[in-house]
Amino acid sequence: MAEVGVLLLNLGGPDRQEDVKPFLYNLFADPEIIRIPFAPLQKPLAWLIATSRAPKSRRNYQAIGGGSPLRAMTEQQGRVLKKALASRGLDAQIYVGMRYWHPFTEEAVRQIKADGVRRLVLLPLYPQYSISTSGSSLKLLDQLWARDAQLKSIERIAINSWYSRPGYIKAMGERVREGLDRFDDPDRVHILFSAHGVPRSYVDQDGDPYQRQTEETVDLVMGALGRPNAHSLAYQSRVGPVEWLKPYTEETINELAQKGVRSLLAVPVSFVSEHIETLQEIEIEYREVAEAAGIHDFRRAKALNVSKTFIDDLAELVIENLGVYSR
Ligand SMILES: C=CC1=C(C)c2cc3[nH]c(cc4nc(cc5[nH]c(cc1n2)c(C)c5CCC(=O)O)C(CCC(=O)O)=C4C)c(C)c3C=C
Ligand SMILES: [Fe+2]
Ligand SMILES: [Fe+2]
Repeated sequence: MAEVGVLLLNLGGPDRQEDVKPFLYNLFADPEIIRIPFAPLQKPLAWLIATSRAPKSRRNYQAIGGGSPLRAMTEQQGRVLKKALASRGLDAQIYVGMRYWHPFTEEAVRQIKADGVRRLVLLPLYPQYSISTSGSSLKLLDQLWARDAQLKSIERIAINSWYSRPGYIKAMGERVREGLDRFDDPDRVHILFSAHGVPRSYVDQDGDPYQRQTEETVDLVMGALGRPNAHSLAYQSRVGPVEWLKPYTEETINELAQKGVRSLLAVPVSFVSEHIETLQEIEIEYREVAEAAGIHDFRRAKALNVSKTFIDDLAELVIENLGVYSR
């Protein structure tokens, strides 16, 4: 068994319709996702919010085949990453640890112990760091390590964010270029980067670097793209009554239509895999918004998935981090 492990961290998603409500409960029970000031109320409120959101969420998953493709895609990324590492001379075992659904992070960690891994790279599959995503997964791992003597002997190498890596930016640029070149007149297309939102208070009160890193990502991708297109950044997937990062994607689509934009390429930013936010929210909901506003040529750039440029860069990222920490 390999001495080096790489733990891919992601959010997880329901595999089937029956999983939607328990998945939502796990998500809302996490104080990094929803802050309930009085801790004993976190779980009962999580149950209430999950119960009220489940019907809408189930319909959305139904529209993309019944469940989330996130697990299958993350596992495929893991297999391709293993090969990319092997071709660079590193024999590493890849694990997938989801935060709110199977395979849970705790299950992955049990396997990591059983396999006798000595050095473990923690690699969040979120390019930009947010308290609500990478932060939550890394915090859970801290808690698991704190209470387990056997785990303490495994060297942990945590990667917080990797949005500014030239390989990732190049891979994003390739996806944008592929998307643009499907239009009749690529240079006249407006590029709308759509990032997952977070509540505004995460940034203003808690110092979440997510917004800054997302803005930087867009600047870097536009710089690497070398095309003359106009572009904007907006935030999608708002949940609940509080204010989230603005502008909201839906409002931006309407404003762009009013300004005369007729061809739009939506580019998902915070996700490296297809999942409900790309397949349902962008492809179905935002397409309808665009159509209704008069943008009839609405397309979407593919998520990175197993882009060779992207996976090769992840392999380099893992190797560089192992090198830095090797003694
Ligand atoms: C309510 C708070 C939420 C915050 C904050 C949040 C941040 C956040 N999420 C992602 C990526 C993903 N989110 C996914 C699903 C999902 N997220 C929320 C809520 C918050 N996310 C909900 C309620 C759900 C369930 C789906 C739904 O009902 O809309 C997923 C999984 C998608 C899948 O295919 O199953 C991902 C991935 C990021 C990147 C982020 C902040 C930066
Ligand atoms: Fe989310
Ligand atoms: Fe959503």
